[in-house]
Amino acid sequence: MKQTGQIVRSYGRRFIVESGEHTYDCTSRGKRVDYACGDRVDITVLNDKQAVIEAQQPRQSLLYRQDDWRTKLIAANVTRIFFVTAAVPSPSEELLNRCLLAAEAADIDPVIVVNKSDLPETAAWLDKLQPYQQLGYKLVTISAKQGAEALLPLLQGQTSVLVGQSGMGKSTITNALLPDAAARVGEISTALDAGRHTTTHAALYHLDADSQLIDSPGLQEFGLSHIGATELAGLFPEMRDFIGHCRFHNCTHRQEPDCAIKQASKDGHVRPMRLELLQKLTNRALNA
Ligand SMILES: Nc1nc2c(ncn2[C@@H]2O[C@H](COP(=O)(O)OP(=O)(O)OP(=O)(O)O)[C@@H](O)[C@H]2O)c(=O)[nH]1
Ligand SMILES: [Zn+2]
Repeated sequence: MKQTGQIVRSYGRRFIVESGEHTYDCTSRGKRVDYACGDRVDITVLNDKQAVIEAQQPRQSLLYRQDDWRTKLIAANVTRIFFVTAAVPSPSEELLNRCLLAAEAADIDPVIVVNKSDLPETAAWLDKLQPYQQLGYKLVTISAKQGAEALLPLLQGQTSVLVGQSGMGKSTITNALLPDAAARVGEISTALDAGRHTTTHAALYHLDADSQLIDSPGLQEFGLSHIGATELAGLFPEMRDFIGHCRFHNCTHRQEPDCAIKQASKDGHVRPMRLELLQKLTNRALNA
């Protein structure tokens, strides 16, 4: 029997697909693995519990990361990315930047969530994040241990994904928003990870009839090899006004003279660390 459904868990090769009132444990036709949590798929139902994924329906969006060796799909069809960060354990500002660039490239609205506001270290981290608010990025401060209601207005009507380094509180946020569903995550991950308390797979939950939330495994790095050198500068909002004003139309904003982006940085419109990140990424993209 052919049906359509949505992938609500992705274990790499095995997928859980929700279709109407049913959930099926699925493998894919031809061992295809390039499906992501959130994908809408056509399935053939084998029995009460099992089905085979035949094909994927067109995606509204795809968030992924890519390094020299592999591509990692994070989530499909999301409309909002929540980058979860906290002052403890040591947050990476570069990872935040890379995630914002990936969000811009995928045309998905990003939100920075500063969790663990109860910790005294948070104030200094918030100061460091102020420039991102000045760039226009939404920032919400919460203490997930006490609750995550402050996120609700931003989650409403969206398909959202939580991403971030391990230990920043993604699962705690999911628990706070969905106490019932979270108990289930615990069960599954205990069985698969022999009791480790870390998220190993993406999981989609229903917040209400039109809001969905995807929790994803912690990230250490965020490869952006899929973004071309010429596309990069346009993903930095503060650089957009200067694009097209360099002396060379194919300027890489590194060694070239009369570079409008480097000049903008000298004039204080672009922070040095953002220019350095652009140069580092462009360098990689050109040598790939
Ligand atoms: N002080 C404080 N600790 C928190 C808060 N939220 C989460 N934590 C703690 O931070 C640790 C990590 O939280 P998790 O929710 O497991 O983090 P995660 O981002 O899901 O981590 P991974 O599953 O490894 O990706 C746990 O010990 C939580 O109790 C908070 O608001 N305040
Ligand atoms: Zn330039």
